[in-house]
Amino acid sequence: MGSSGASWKLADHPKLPKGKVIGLIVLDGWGEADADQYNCIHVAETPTMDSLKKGAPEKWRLVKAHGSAVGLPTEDDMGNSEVGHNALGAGRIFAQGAKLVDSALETGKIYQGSGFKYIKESFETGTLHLIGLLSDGGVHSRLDQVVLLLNGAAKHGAKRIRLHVLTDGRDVLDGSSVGFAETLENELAKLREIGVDAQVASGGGRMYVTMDRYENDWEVVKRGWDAQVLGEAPHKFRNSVEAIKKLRTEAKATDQYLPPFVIVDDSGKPVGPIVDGDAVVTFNFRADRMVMLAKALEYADFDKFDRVRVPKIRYAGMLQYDGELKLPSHYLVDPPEIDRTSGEYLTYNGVHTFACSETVKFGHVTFFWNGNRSGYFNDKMEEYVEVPSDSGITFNVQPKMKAVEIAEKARDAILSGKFQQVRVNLPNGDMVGHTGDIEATVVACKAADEAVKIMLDAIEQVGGIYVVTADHGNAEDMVKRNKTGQPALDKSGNIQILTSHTLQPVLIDGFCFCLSRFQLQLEGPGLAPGVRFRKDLPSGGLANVAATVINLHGFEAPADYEPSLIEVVDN
Ligand SMILES: O=C(O)[C@@H](CO)OP(=O)(O)O
Ligand SMILES: [Mn+2]
Ligand SMILES: [Mn+2]
Repeated sequence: MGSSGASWKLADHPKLPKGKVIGLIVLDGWGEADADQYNCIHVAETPTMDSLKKGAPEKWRLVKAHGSAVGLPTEDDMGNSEVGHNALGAGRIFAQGAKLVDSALETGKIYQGSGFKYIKESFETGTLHLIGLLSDGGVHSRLDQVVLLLNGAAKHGAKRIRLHVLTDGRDVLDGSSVGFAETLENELAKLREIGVDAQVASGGGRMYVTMDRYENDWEVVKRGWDAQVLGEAPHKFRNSVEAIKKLRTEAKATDQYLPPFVIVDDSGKPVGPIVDGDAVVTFNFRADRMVMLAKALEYADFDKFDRVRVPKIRYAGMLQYDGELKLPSHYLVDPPEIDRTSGEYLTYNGVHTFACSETVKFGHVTFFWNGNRSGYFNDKMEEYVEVPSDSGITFNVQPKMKAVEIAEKARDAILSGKFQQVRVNLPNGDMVGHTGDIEATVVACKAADEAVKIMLDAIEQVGGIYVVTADHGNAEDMVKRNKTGQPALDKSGNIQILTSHTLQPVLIDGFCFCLSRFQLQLEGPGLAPGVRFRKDLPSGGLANVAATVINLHGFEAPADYEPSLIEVVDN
């Protein structure tokens, strides 16, 4: 019995052998869409991936990666790395942060929980600060939730509220931050009318201010700290709409990279630095890009940058972001309890695992894969390798990123004979796709394809099996489209570049489904004869992959996992 009381021993698969090396490749942001000039995967030379497609339908198929298939509130929600890798690793669909926060706000439970009670202690004499992504993208946060929380906090006694906003342009169109700021300022004005002193206090673009991840560049978090906590930034404005509009033109900055700003009063004094006695909530529900700020806000011992002043605050996350570190210790909504992931089962059943990506996606194949848990399950059986990412650049400048380095580390792990699972995330399609630079994204896709080849060659050499999949779409569609699938033009007749993940509409059986189309490919000399994708599971999703992989390791999957996508037919 394991720590959770579960029995960790998996039954032998009746037909599939153990001990094969499985190369498990997640192409980040690599969806399947119709071919045109905005489909960078189609435009790029991708001979390796093209050759895999020839295995359809027995060895290549599409799986869903968005909406309810990955635990998101609606079928209009695009997939993302967190929910995608959670589903891939955990083999079950968990209601994700977005959905849990929706329901806590709807039922009012959020205000009864210990997290809210904790911050409420500061409402009488202190200020409530809300920090997070100003967006309706639904990947890290949602503006409608922020508005509900703002009003709910005011109703429950918050008298002075300050917002520290991070502009998006990555999950939503670039430039949309102005509209979100207008909506927010209207809400704050309404609160002021009823006597609540509510204002935006600071801001900046998410990729330049605060929302770094996996400790790639602490300067990003420091810029945010200076504006949010110290009230210091190079740009000063009277309100957020003016700030964003001005900075977008003057600094030629995009929403993602807006420089930090603070809002000041008539006398030029910042309206909302964070001081002793205040309460702080980071309102993003998604973990990866809030963990670093959470550490800066919560840890007494902290040496990543000079915080200058460390206010004594009551801090809560929207969720607890790291279950292993218990960070932050206070939170408003319980996170999904993602337990008994495939990685943990495999260690109990003798499967040695190697996982690798570069810094910007390293936590995806480890932390997200293992159910938002940092560290190893068993350090004698697992090795996680992080290839350092470039920092301080937008990835269209280096679209090849570290794909080759990741693939070479994986190749060496495959050839070493030490591991039965070698798992990577290749970030190119996603990270370069988010820049909106079509030419660079084409180069990125080619680089990812070359990296896949390096791994597949190694798998061939050891007689192993490969499983190639993705976590959501991005690079396959780089333009906003109208309902008929044509590029949607803006008021000046220009196309609108899509920097976000995607959601492809297709028609099935006369019903209109919104479906992110994904490929899943398995092959390799070690694949037992007769293994093929089942035909009776046409609507499989990412959560079906874990059971599939467990089967390929020679075991039956746990009974409550989403069913395996494969069957073994007698030849
Ligand atoms: O960069 C990120 O934080 C998200 C988009 O908001 O992308 P991904 O889910 O692929 O990590
Ligand atoms: Mn991703
Ligand atoms: Mn992405």
